[in-house]
Amino acid sequence: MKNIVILISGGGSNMAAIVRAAQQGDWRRTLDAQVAAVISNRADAGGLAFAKEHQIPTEVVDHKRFPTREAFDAELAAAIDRRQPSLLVLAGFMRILTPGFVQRYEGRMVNIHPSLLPAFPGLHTHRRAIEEGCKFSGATVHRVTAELDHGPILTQAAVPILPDDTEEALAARILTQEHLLYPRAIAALLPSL
Ligand SMILES: Nc1nc2c(c(=O)[nH]1)N[C@@H](CN(C=O)c1ccc(C(=O)N[C@@H](CCC(=O)O)C(=O)O)cc1)CN2
Ligand SMILES: NCC(=O)N[C@@H]1O[C@H](COP(=O)([O-])[O-])[C@@H](O)[C@H]1O
Repeated sequence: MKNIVILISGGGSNMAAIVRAAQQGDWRRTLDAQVAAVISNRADAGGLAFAKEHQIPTEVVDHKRFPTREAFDAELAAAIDRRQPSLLVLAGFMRILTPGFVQRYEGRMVNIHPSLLPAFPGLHTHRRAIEEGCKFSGATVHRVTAELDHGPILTQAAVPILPDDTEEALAARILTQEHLLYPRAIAALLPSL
């Protein structure tokens, strides 16, 4: 059985889309895979309640409890490795991971980013796309490397930016596409792991 561990920091809507796809698509039977745990760096992450309601083991590794990124990443890796993951999925996970952590999971760690990379790495992507007058933005699923939001791209979904679009309206439209894109990308990746 291939164990998928999902890292979240907030509402976890992408995690929820993956859990729903895994359950509705019977991934245990069809892909020999399961969501083994949801781990958050924040105790107040709304996604933790969803995971518990769907019988997914959860754990919190609070980054504020650690003096350095390295110390946090070491504790996070220990929590992850207890689940023996085949795939590590970042889903709204809002911490920059150290090179040592990235190397540990290289080739089996993916992220979804709310822009059409390489455009707009980092934060506040929707605001930046609107401010720069872009006609499109979207979402990218990519492998995670030490350089932030620069890993090899697995798939993307483009979303038009409308006249007078607001950051909130664009974010909502892109999030809808993320919820379709991410489970499909993970399902396509699993047989190769
Ligand atoms: N080494 C890597 N770490 C992470 C990657 C990556 O590609 N390489 N992807 C990000 C996800 N991400 C955008 O998709 C992202 C997450 C967080 C940040 C950031 O600036 N975080 C701040 C804290 C922000 C907060 O707590 O609200 C920080 O870590 O100091 C930028 C981009 C996940 N990690
Ligand atoms: N840099 C990472 C990042 O910005 N991720 C973004 O956080 C939003 C909330 O995700 P969630 O509802 O799955 O928690 C999503 O748009 C996701 O792409």
